[in-house]
Amino acid sequence: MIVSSNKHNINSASYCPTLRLFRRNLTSEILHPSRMKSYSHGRKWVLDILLNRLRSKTESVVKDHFQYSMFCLLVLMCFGDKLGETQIKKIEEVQRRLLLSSRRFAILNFFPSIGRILFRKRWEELFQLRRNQDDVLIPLIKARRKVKQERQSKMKEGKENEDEFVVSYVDTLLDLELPEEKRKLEDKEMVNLCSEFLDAGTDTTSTALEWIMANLVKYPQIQERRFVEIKGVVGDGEKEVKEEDLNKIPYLKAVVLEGLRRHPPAHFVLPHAVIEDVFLDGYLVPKNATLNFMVAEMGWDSRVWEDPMEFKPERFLSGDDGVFDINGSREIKMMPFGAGRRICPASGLAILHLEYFVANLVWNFEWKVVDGDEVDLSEKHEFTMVMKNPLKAHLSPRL
Ligand code: HEM
Repeated sequence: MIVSSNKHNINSASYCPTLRLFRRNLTSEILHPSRMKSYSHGRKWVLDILLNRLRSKTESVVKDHFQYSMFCLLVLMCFGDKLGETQIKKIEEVQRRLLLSSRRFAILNFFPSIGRILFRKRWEELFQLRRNQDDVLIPLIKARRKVKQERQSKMKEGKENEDEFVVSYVDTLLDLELPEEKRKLEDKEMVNLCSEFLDAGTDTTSTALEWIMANLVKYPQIQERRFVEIKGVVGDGEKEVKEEDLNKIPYLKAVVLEGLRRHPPAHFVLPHAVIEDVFLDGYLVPKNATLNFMVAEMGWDSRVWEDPMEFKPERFLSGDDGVFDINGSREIKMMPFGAGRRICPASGLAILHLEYFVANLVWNFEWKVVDGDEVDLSEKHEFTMVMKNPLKAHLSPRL
């Protein structure tokens, strides 16, 4: 079946005709494995922020801490600097207000001309939110442009060491040239792309992290097995499970995959369109029909998965060659990141983040259910499928 571009959406950059160029830029310049390594220092910085927040209370609702940490990490990758809390909160506020209103603004996609009159107030509200966003993000883009110019002149003088510089997402956007129009991106266009980057990566990853930790609280024996496995790899007294250690902990990867199967943050992918008539099982799927996939149900299919509603990470330890095909290149048994050419471009980054944070959270704390409470795995639909009753845990430092 030929499934193509995502449907147009007023809040996304996907209506841009040069989307493909943007996607290639993202995957080859920022999400390429060699580049991802250069953000290790950022991950450690964010881990310290998260651990400090968790240390300050023994019993904690962790959702906000997870969300904030994932946001800090993406802000760093996007704008290249370790910004202070006040500035990060400002960015978070403008982003969240737009994100939370996105459903109310969806109607503006329809009847654009008459809608300008019918929904005048709503349009004004949207423009105001976009102006607020520009006011916060454009200065950061401008600052990055200045850093780039200064670096270029230093390099000309032979004073700058190329190896020490960590490229941010904005740096790559400053270099892009639109092939058709033969021009660089305007600041507002870069705001769109940065916004997509921040929104697409924050709640998805923090929601997955919360679901995984919830299962580790609910099933202490799984948590203990993880801890013992990490102990066999990380030296005594070592505070951090380092990125290079993650591959030596197979049960860790299995827990993350099981979390994504049982609780995919997105129960559907972005709406796609069929670009030509297709017959499927005798049914006609007409050209331009909107198409989606029931991501969660695929991972819960009892014809494919034994005891699908149980949390059993071991099922991922017995793969043919030990590597589960999460991107569905050989077969599709689950697709938390989508599949095919519009698959989430950051699946590798997301899995790295999940493994790194889950490992370090278990290494640093014993996570227990709060007395008189129980872990409730009911779901609620927000931007992602979140825990209806957010995870609250009792944390005892292990080190
Ligand atoms: C556990 C974490 C994540 C999950 C479950 C997830 C899942 C998804 C899904 C289901 C899609 C739609 C695919 C489709 O329409 O076929 C998507 C798209 C996307 N994701 Fe992710 N994602 C995650 C993390 C991230 C991160 C960390 C980033 C960025 C740094 C990111 C950036 C994107 C972008 C830019 C798109 C749109 C791609 C396009 O339109 O071509 N995602 N993601």
